[in-house]
Amino acid sequence: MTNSWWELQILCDPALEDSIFWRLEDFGSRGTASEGKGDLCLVKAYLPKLPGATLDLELLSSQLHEDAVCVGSPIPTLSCELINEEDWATSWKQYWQPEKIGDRFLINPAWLPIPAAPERLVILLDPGVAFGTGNHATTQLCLESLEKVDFQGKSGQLVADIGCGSGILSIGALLLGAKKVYAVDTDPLAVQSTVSNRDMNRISPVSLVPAEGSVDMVMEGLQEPVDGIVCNILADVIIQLLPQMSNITKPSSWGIFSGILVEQSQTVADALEKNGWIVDNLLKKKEWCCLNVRRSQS
Ligand SMILES: C[S@@+](CC[C@H](N)C(=O)[O-])C[C@H]1O[C@@H](n2cnc3c(N)ncnc32)[C@H](O)[C@@H]1O
Repeated sequence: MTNSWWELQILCDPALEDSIFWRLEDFGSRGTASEGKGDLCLVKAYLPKLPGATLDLELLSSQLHEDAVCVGSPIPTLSCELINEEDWATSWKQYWQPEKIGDRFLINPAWLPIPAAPERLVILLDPGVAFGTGNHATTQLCLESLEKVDFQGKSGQLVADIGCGSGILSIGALLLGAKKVYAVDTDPLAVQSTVSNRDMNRISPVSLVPAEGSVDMVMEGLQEPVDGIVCNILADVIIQLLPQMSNITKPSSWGIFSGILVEQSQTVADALEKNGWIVDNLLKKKEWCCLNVRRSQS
């Protein structure tokens, strides 16, 4: 059990915030927070201190340097200190407030009261150490895309959430009317987080089925193909998983693919087309985009 954490602090130009976020995710960060510091932005990231493991801060620092040079921004400064579990939990939680997403969702941190008569679908979340608080553009684009799915018109929909993180998208799909979601993540801590968020939102284990693994795990659990897939990972992982994801769908299935940088959208769209999908819509937020697609056989 982890009881101390590395806190990394990166002071940067706001234009670099998202690329730093993804570098940190890649580096093993379990939670990030950011705040304005005058004209600059202070990004904090938390990584568990694992026995015997060291942090390659030189590598991270040179990646941050390269990214800044690429976009002509000042070079960010990086510092690191060890903090205990309680400080980590408090540092992380103080940044996180209820947030409206799209037209229908309200993300409510689990430790804050729920509004008395919410007009929105409330997703209670304690992401723990998993990705998916709803405050990242890629997650928001997925929730906004899920709102467009006709869950009422075509009831009983089965959905696969590939890379479920905190389970936020699975819970969102179920609140909108999906019948059942198979949620998978290669990170066991993300699976634990999806289970606890499922229970906190009083969703039945029959409706939300989390498992450690990837598309192959969904395939193992399925009795029939899914009606829809939501996958917020990264462009290269989406491309790599596309043949398998296509294999678990029906000719009429829909897909929501996010975690794609705008400049990668054409490459992902081409890969989708090769795998029998048509891109219906492209949603953008900051430098991220999300592709709303359907099978071309429908
Ligand atoms: C960007 S997070 C998305 C979390 C959540 N779905 C959201 O939208 O906020 C991506 C998640 O995908 C998981 N992941 C990465 N590669 C994967 C793979 N090949 N198969 C399944 N999950 C993967 C990561 O562990 C991480 O939890």
